[in-house]
Amino acid sequence: MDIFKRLKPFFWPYKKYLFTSLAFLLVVVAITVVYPIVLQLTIDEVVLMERYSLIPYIAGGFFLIMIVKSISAFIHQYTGDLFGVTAVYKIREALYDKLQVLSFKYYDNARTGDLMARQTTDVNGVRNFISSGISDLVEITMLILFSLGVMFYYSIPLALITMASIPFLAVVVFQFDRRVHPAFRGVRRSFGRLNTRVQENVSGMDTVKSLSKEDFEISRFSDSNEDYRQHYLFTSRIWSRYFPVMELIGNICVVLLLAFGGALVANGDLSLGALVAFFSLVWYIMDPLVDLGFVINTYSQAKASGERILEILDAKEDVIDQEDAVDIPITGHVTFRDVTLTYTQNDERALKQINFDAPPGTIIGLMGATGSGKTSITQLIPRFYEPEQGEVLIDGRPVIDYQLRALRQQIGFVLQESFLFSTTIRENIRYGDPSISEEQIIDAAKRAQAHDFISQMPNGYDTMLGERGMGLSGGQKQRIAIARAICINPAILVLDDATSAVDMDTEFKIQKALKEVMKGRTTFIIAHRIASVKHADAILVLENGEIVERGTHKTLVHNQGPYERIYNIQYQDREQVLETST
Ligand SMILES: Nc1ncnc2c1ncn2[C@@H]1O[C@H](COP(=O)(O)OP(=O)(O)OP(=O)(O)O)[C@@H](O)[C@H]1O
Repeated sequence: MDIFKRLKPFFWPYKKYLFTSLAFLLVVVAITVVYPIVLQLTIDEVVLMERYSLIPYIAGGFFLIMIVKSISAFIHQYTGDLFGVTAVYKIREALYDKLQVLSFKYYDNARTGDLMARQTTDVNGVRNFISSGISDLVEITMLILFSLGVMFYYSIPLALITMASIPFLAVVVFQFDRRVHPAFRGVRRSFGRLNTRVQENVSGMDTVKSLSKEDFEISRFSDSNEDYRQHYLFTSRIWSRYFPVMELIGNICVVLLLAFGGALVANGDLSLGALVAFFSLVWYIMDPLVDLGFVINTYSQAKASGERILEILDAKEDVIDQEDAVDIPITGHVTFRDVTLTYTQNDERALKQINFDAPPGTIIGLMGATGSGKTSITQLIPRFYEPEQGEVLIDGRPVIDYQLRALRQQIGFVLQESFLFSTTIRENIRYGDPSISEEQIIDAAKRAQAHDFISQMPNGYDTMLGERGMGLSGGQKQRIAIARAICINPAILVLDDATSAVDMDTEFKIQKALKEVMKGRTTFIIAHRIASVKHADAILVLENGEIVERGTHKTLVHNQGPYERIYNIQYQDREQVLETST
């Protein structure tokens, strides 16, 4: 129950629904047990005594009781569901909130499909148990106790025979639980993997298709699907092995009752009505005990799901606000002092002894081979990751002194593949600050060189985009991302390979847009092309996480270092092309 104790804060505030549900359940159970008593009275006092005139009264009374039972069952069911649904609403919300604050480090190792399975199927698993499992458990206990009470009232020996079978059933049920719980954990994990497969396939569909890997993907999915099927079949096999044993024990008990109870009736020690009532009552004990298997099943699923939910809720938040963190505007003065960064313990350092100073409004170009650490530098500024050693300062204060939200709201990112949400272009542009006016949105789009193509679309700013900004070209997506960055009016701007995926003409347009955007902001331009960083105030050239060269284009181009080498490889012809187009 430890898992449910941990989840208690989510459902306990709604205990009034649970208690209302249980109170009405009590009425339902009490009336259920009254049924065999009515049967006994009808046989013994009416049929055997031939007092048939009482039948309409008994029937009328029975009808009224059943109406009360139906109403109680309705209230019990409804409030039980209300309890479960409200509780999981809170759990789902807490999970989502947590996913928003977990660091990049967490997401580096997380799989989207699996996270989605936890947020949906696992949350439902918990709901099943707290909606109906708890009351089923109470119902089972009450039915058994009430029924045993009535049984003992009718005949102590027969009641003892019934009780004798309970330990056998209990052992089977216990064994069942021990096996079924790990099996359900396996089912949940397998479902998470299946989800991941589907999600990755849909997200990476262009890669799949361009490499003609459809068959490979189908076979990979089949493997995961088969794995899920096998896991489920395994739990079914457990079920099918234990369920008949439980039934058998119940039936043996009935046979014994028939033999022994029949003898008692024949000897006149028990009324016929009481024996008939016994046959109903015995199933009020056996059925709930077998149902206990179902409840344990729901409980096991919920426990496995609860574990997976708690794994997220308990995940460490690596990057959080300090207690006295400040929320102040920044001018964009960025300083790195002896910064080193290691992503995972056993990895080589991604950054080594990085030192630089970028006064407000300057443009810093970051060059270097892939994997040399350019992106890593920019990810330390908004605290996406924390340095292992050294300090990152903004306006002379360590970045950890700032409130994360305040800090990140003042840093704009335009990435190589900026993510666009499946909503309108307008919503995408104002995503960072929904309060901005229509004029500001259009102004941002104009400055990002996006207004013209947006206006030419039939629905203009109301055009709906597909999940990944489908229906737009790479350059168009990029310009919307730039407009989005402009809207938050950041003091620091990071352009990470922002123009690498577009043709020369679009690159020219984007460069023009960016020039406009960079004014008055400290800008970090990560680029492989010298054209993109040529006008920077300082260019840092990285190799294996170290700055190996720094200076302006003018100085570096004759420095006989890596920059000059890159220049020689790519720039001489290009410069002429670009110059003729400006
Ligand atoms: N999230 C991460 N987890 C582990 N290692 C990482 C992570 N991000 C980057 N690295 C590693 O850190 C090193 C620097 O990567 P980084 O992305 O900063 O390089 P880059 O110069 O920006 O490369 P590119 O030009 O290809 O974008 C690489 O060796 C990379 O494998």
